[in-house]
Amino acid sequence: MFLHVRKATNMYRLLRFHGIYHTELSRISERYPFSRSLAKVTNYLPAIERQEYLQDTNNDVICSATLAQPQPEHSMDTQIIHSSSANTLDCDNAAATAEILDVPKVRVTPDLTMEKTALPFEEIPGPAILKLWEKYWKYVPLLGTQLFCSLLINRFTQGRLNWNRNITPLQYLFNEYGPIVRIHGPIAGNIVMIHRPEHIAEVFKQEEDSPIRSGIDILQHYHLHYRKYRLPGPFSMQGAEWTDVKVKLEKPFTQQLSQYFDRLELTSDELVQRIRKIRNRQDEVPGQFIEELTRWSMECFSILMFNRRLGFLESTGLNVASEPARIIEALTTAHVYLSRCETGFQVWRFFETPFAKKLFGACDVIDSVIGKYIRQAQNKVRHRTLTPLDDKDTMAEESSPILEKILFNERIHPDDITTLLMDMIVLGVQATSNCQGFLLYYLAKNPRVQRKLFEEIYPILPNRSSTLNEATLKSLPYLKACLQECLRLRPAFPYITRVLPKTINLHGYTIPKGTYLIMANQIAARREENFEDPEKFKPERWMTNNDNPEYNQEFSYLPFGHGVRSCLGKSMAKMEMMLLTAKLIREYRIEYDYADIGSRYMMVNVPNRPLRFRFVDRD
Ligand code: HEM
Repeated sequence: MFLHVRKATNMYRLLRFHGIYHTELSRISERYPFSRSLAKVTNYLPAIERQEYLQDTNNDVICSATLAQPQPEHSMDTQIIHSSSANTLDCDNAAATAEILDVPKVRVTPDLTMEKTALPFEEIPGPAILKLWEKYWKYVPLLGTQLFCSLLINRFTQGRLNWNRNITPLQYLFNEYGPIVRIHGPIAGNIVMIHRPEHIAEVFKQEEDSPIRSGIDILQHYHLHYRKYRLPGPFSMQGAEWTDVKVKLEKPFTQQLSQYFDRLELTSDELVQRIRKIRNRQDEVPGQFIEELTRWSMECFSILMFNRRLGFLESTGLNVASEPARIIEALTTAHVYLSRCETGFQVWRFFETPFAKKLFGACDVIDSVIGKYIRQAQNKVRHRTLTPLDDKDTMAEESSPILEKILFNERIHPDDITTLLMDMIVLGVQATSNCQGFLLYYLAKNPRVQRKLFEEIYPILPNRSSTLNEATLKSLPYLKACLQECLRLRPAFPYITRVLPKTINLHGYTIPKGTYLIMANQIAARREENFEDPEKFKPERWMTNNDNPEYNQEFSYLPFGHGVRSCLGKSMAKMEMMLLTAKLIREYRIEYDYADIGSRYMMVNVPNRPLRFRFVDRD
């Protein structure tokens, strides 16, 4: 009896997977009385349904999840039983499968009620992690924050998602459950994860004026509750509040860049020179070379924002008490503790934990520096408004730094600017320096690519003293391709998140409006379907002409996100990285002799080993 019910249950689930429910089932069974399996299903229907109900209410989706392995087209025109469907049974046994295959291959003529419909949201495969604690613990690094939110906080924060991501468990989930995975907490907070470009495209197609995505709660807490500012920060602001600010920031952030080109180039030259000072007799730089890149990235940021070179790359090294040294120390500390506070259970929500204290202390240092330069800019702007402008001053005003522009022209409140700049430093500057680290690594590991890049750069920079300009930088397609390829393999942010603004069908499932979606951008960019030899660093793949694109890259490659919520610092970061790479490759042959470097997720992807490059002089 037990075995019969089990076999019949499998059959019942398979039919349900194909969209055939109770009433249809009875009807089909009447029409095909010779089908033993169908008869079994109908005989044991009450028992099965009771069991299914219990399972549903228990939230145990292990069986139904595997049963509902994605089958994109659920056509009722297809034979209801066929071998590929049988393969989808994960929790069946051989006998049950044989029994299913016994069923005559019946073509069911659909009636209107049996039309191709998307499967309900609850059928999306995924782990019932909160039910199975031993499974749950494995996901803590990935989901801790979200689950905690889901359990305790989500309802009270209007569903703001906070999320700690780690690539390995996510890949595991896709391997286990297919291209669309649902994770559900018992109280609130369903998350759906996807990686296929066509699914990502469908999500972005729904995007409206003010897309919502996950924020960074600890930074939001710092701004709103610890410092009592008005804004939660650029990554956590949502809706019209953020759209208004972003519109004001976009113009100065993109159009003002050109005027800083020369100074950004000088900063690259400074790092080129500094490498001579810090490398050893084997031309190898110290293991903490990533810190040098952070200094370079921070110097670029200060030039662009404050119109100042703060001296992060002083060739004589930094005095520990100096402002640049304190900023770098604070930035490194903030990065470490930001990542720790966002990981796992967010105990800081209940009391100020030691990690939160360290983070807030580091943020205070950055906050005071930003505050100082904002006050200076305010004084300058005040002075300018009191003094009538002559022609020279008009020019000066036009070329004034981004900070003055957003204070003066856009009239953004100083406190709000502090909040914006803080998050950009903590995440944007870190993203740039770590991506740059990966780019140098890939060049060091691929001498053929490096040689080809040098051959492209050399005619533009024939002498050590030669300089670049925006036009010549843009005339280096192979350099751009190298950067693109690096961002494909190691995007700073491996996931992009959105809250779905409308109900959609994805992969044959209904995804309701309001669902949190994780789009696994890094996984998409490393799949064979989307990129040939996906694990190889092959900049050539980006050199194909646009009329004949080798790949449909648009939604399988999103290192800066997409749409209105895409990265604000994209142009800035790309210009800085291309400039520095061109200068370094002109000057040095870069080598790396140690174990392969992978990435670790610390709110941004960071190299998991020291960047002990050798910088060997070319001339
Ligand atoms: C290589 C360096 C960088 C990479 C790969 C990168 C990537 C990203 C990504 C993937 C997003 C999310 C986009 C989305 O959800 O669609 C983002 C958002 C953002 N980035 Fe960047 N970023 C970089 C550098 C920077 C820099 C240097 C800044 C600022 C100085 C910056 C400022 C921002 C801001 C403010 C947002 C939030 C935009 C919004 O929500 O509308 N980023 N970035």
